[in-house]
Amino acid sequence: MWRGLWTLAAQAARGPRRLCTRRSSGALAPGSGATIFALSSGQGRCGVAVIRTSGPASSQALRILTAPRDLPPARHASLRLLSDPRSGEPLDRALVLWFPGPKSFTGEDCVEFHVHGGPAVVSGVLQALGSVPGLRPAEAGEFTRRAFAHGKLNLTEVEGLADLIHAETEAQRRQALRQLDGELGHLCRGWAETLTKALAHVEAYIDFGEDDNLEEGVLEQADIEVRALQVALGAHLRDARRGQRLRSGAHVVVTGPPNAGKSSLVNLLSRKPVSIVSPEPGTTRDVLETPVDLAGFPVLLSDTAGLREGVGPVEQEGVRRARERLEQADLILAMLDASDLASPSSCNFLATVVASVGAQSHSDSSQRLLLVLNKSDLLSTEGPGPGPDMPPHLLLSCVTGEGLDGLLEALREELAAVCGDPSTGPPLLTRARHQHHLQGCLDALGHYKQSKDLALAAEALRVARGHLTRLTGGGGTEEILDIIFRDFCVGK
Ligand SMILES: Nc1nc2c(ncn2[C@@H]2O[C@H](COP(=O)(O)OP(=O)(O)OP(=O)(O)O)[C@@H](O)[C@H]2O)c(=O)[nH]1
Ligand SMILES: [K+]
Ligand SMILES: [Mg+2]
Repeated sequence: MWRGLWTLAAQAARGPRRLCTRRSSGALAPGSGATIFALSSGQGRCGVAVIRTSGPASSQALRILTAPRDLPPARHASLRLLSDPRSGEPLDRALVLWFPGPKSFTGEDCVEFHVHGGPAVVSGVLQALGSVPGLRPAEAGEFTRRAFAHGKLNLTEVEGLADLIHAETEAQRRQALRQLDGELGHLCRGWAETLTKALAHVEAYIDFGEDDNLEEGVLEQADIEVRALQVALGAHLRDARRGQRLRSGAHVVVTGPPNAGKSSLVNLLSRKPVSIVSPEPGTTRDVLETPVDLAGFPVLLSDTAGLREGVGPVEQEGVRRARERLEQADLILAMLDASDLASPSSCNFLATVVASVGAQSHSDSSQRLLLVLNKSDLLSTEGPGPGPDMPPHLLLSCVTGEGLDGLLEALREELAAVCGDPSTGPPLLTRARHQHHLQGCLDALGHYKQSKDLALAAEALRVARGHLTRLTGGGGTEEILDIIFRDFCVGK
């Protein structure tokens, strides 16, 4: 009997209502029959530059530029003299690689020219390629778009590749590489298969419900599968903002009373003089934001005005902006002058900002806070230091640098919690688009549970599965593809 049901499952997977991973024909850019070429390595003087082509005229281009030589063996680097086909003038002695499709990055016939990286060589080879009939310069992202169109990459892998190219920190690179390796796509395909199976069970019941041949408990089986999927989706969605923070940077805000040394710390962490430091309290007024790589994580670090009441209107506006920015922080660096802990401004700061963030810090979605007591170099001479009822803290001196290593280690731990550690755990959702489709899937599963009518329940499962397939690119609309491929540079 189960064999019968599996045939049905297979039918449901193949059937006309399937929302499958078929590539939309719109995935190819207009005029995709053309052969494209571009410089694929970075612009400017370099040791070696890579120029590549993709499309049916690639072999012709290679023959023309290396005339009278034949095509080199596939996927082997060969040394060839490149000449301009119009004048016969030698351009460079280069390594050439011939990748006949479909075993190439784009799935089409491709050629790579590894030439010496001088600007004159590069422009000479590009001009020579432009003179070959059927060749035209590539648009931004066109190579990757062709790879997608030929099923070499799915949409989440394309996004991973874009992120890998733009990755500036180690953690970003790790996350992008995992996505390029297809982990998120793999997960979604597994979930989509689960839904296909559940759908087959429900449809079998609709078609053969009265039939004694049908195994008992078919609907219960579908319910169990849906429930498990709801749990998995919920867990991923709870994690959702972390992957996005890792992609675009976590917000770290330095706050504290005037003169605690906030600007000194911002300059120390960013290794450049972002903010003015002076002994005068109330120096910083505007929010000063700087992107930094903290312990491998991308961070937008904000310096803010010292928090105090009853000063002039300009500083009060600064304090208002500081509080506003504080609300957006993923991680708060709360700073006090260790030699001035008994002052009203220190006590007030501890009682308000530190206590209130500390109180909510047990829930998952809340802000995180690190309390830093600065100017530890003054402790022996000027103050008694932190008493026993001081909340957990780190000692630091921005002047001597003492305690900086400990602070960086604490920051690494906090940022791993804020952004998610890309080397472990399930693949993170890196874009709002991912979150949108997973939420859509979860909502549809909610409708499945609620519907009394089996036909509506089956439809809800189809909607849920549709969200998962759109996440990896099946039936992707042209606009979404345009947005994603726009992120690429020419030559990728
Ligand atoms: N001894 C000592 N002085 C420090 C340390 N860190 C900062 N200072 C001094 O403290 C004073 C205030 O430093 P800032 O970095 O301007 O402090 P701030 O918190 O940004 O001040 P406002 O912007 O005015 O709120 C300056 O004179 C710094 O040189 C430290 O670790 N030890
Ligand atoms: K100051
Ligand atoms: Mg300052």
